[in-house]
Amino acid sequence: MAQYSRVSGTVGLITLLNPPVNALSAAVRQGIVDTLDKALSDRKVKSVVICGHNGKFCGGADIREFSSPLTGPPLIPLIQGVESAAKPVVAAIDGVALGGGLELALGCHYRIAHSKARLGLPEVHLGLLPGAGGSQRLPRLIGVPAALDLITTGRHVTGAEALQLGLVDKVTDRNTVDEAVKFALSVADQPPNSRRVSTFPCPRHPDLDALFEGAMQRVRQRARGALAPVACVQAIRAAATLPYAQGMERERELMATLFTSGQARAQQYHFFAQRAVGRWSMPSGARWDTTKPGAVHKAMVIGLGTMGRGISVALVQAGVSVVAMETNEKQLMEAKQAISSMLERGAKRRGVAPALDKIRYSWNMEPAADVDLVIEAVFEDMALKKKLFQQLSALCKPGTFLCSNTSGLDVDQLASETRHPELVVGMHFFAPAHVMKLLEVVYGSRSSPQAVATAMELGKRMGKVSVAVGNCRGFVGNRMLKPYLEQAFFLLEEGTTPEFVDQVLEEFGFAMGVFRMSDLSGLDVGWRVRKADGLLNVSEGHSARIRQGCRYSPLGDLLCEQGRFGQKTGRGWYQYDKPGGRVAKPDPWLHGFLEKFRTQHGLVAHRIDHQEVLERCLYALMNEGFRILEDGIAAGPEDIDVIYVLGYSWPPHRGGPMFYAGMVGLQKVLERLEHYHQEHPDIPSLKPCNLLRKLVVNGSPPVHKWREFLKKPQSQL
Ligand SMILES: CCCCCCCC(=O)CC(=O)SCCNC(=O)CCNC(=O)[C@H](O)C(C)(C)COP(=O)(O)OP(=O)(O)OC[C@H]1O[C@@H](n2cnc3c(N)ncnc32)[C@H](O)[C@@H]1OP(=O)(O)O
Ligand SMILES: NC(=O)C1=CN([C@@H]2O[C@H](COP(=O)(O)OP(=O)(O)OC[C@H]3O[C@@H](n4cnc5c(N)ncnc54)[C@H](O)[C@@H]3O)[C@@H](O)[C@H]2O)C=CC1
Repeated sequence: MAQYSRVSGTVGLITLLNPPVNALSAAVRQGIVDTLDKALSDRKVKSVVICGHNGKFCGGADIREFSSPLTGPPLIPLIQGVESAAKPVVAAIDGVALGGGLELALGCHYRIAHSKARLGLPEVHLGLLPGAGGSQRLPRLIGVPAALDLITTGRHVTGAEALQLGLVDKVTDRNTVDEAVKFALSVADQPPNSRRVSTFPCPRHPDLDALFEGAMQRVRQRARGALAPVACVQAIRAAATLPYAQGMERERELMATLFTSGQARAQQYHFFAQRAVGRWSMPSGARWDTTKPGAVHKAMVIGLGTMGRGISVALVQAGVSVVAMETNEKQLMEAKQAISSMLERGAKRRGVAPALDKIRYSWNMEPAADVDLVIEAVFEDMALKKKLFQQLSALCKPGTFLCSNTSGLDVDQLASETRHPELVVGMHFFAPAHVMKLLEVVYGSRSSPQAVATAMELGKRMGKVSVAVGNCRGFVGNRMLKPYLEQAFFLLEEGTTPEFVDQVLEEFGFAMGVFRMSDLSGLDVGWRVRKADGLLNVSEGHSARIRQGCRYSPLGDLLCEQGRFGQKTGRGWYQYDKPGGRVAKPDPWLHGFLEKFRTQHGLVAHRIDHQEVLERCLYALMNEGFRILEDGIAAGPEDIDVIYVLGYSWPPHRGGPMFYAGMVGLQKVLERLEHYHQEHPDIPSLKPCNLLRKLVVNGSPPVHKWREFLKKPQSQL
């Protein structure tokens, strides 16, 4: 709804009221229509201010209403009504003005923003475009290049940046509504005719064709296969080339296509899934809303390699004092330099001073005695990590939380080395740790709810989406990755090439196919893990393609034996112009090697098509996801989907692997898995899991109902 009052004698004040973000629900839209009517018909009122309750202007359309038929006044004529009002209307922008909220502000004749307010048109992240005139008004107000940037990236700008862009008329550090009321008094006598953005000509640009061609190329590269960014560019092009009314018609057509697309549904599901994972629970019944996190003022990071550096930066940027520790002298010096420059770059981007005084460096473990939380990021070596946890347990003050950044080792084994296993949890970051938004918080069988709450909260402070998961080999993300990678290797053995597999996966929407990704992260990483798992030993008299009783592909190991570790050595599944080179080129050597391998093992290459690559890689991954749900390692499909979109570049417009399984149809996924498992009975990961069967038997319920079919989450250990 919206509240109305008259302030300062002649200003009609409309306050949007729909906590927590004053989203434009049917009731709010009706409230705006009614209160505007009141203000315009009140002869004492000379000008109008629109603001939001509780310091938040408006978070946009109410996304929850998108799945039901429209009720209440539609937004486009509502904004048109504001713009055509005969009295000046001022938007007082506090907190957020996003999506439909900013479109409403664009319909006002003046915009006053707090310098720290966040403004943006993030519809592209929901699979939509700014469909209430935003794609037509914004370019007219701030020019085509800036509008392309804001609308296709969906990024938020601060009030201060909005002023520079010409998006707002004035910025204040004081009470925004008071300032807006003063402003409204000052413009009360000025007719708003010349302030209607829809009547502005779109600023000219010397080479529109090149501008739009470049924009189209960028959005296609950034989000392969996503419809919304392309439609955003097309809508802005309409603003730049057509009269307003025709541009609005084009915006409407494009929006109608997007609105009913599966992609929009997937991205809106992803939006709510990101929020749902914050409401975590543990097998014991402990929950997010009944557990108080411990305070973390000071933390220690141990091991300053790739991960430790990023984690230190993320902590400092979250306002935590950090002691960064490393035993290797050269590494410590390099880390110090790298961390300082990351902090400086980050501070420059955010327009603040770098908090270099928040971090100090150490050779030894002694500072551990005085911190609230430790995160270790030393080599992935169980013996080394165990020793470290023993030392920490002896050194730290009572109550210090001990966290491991292990990518898959048993958190309970680490906890059992300490005197207080309840204080131990996994905090699994993703590289680069100061950039990637995902954090898996791994609870072991003895982790206390407070330890989990502390890690979850700390993740949030660092700007991450934290997902609580149970303890098993590889947790959620890496556990699902294993069958996916395995299928890709098997497909090579059976007749295809790395280029073809990658092409199929990239067309699906992954930023990188599985082989380019392996080359980037280094083939030796998986090799070391397989070695530690005893997978490199071939049993006497057995085929090299069977290990531990299952089908195994030794292809990755054979490449590593040749020193082909990927990009860093200039050779891997592809060839690069030099070690560290970035451009992957098909390698004739590798094709010859694959042929030799097949001959040696009596394999006859057959034609593998697009469908087989996609189904075998993705369905094997999804099948493992169902197993994870069945085992209670993830609480629900949303947890898995958030992990895959934010940590493994699963295309957001496909929702995540579990959502995608629902889109494809569970019956179909089951049938195809059965088919491939019949063809390859020696690959256990292709055997459809019981939960998938159970869901199909129960009529393939939609993804939000799957939890009803899950056992209460249980620790496996
Ligand atoms: C042919 C049809 C034509 C139709 C034309 C209409 C076109 C449009 O008008 C298009 C649109 O506006 S689409 C919506 C655009 N707005 C957004 O994307 C903003 C989404 N919200 C945010 O970014 C953050 O919540 C925000 C930055 C605002 C706040 O972040 P916080 O971290 O402070 O809080 P959250 O935990 O994210 O949110 C708090 C609770 O509010 C819920 N919520 C947020 N924005 C919402 C929104 N726009 N609609 C509905 N619910 C929303 C959010 O889910 C959370 O609720 P709980 O999960 O229950 O706690
Ligand atoms: N690299 C990645 O993408 C990811 C790695 N991880 C995990 O993070 C951990 C670290 O991985 P990276 O940073 O990639 O390794 P890294 O090899 O880049 O760095 C490890 C660092 O630990 C230091 N170190 C070893 N023993 C130490 C000790 N006793 N005390 C202090 N420092 C010690 C080493 O000198 C080295 O600088 C591993 O457990 C890994 O599995 C987790 C997520 C992603």
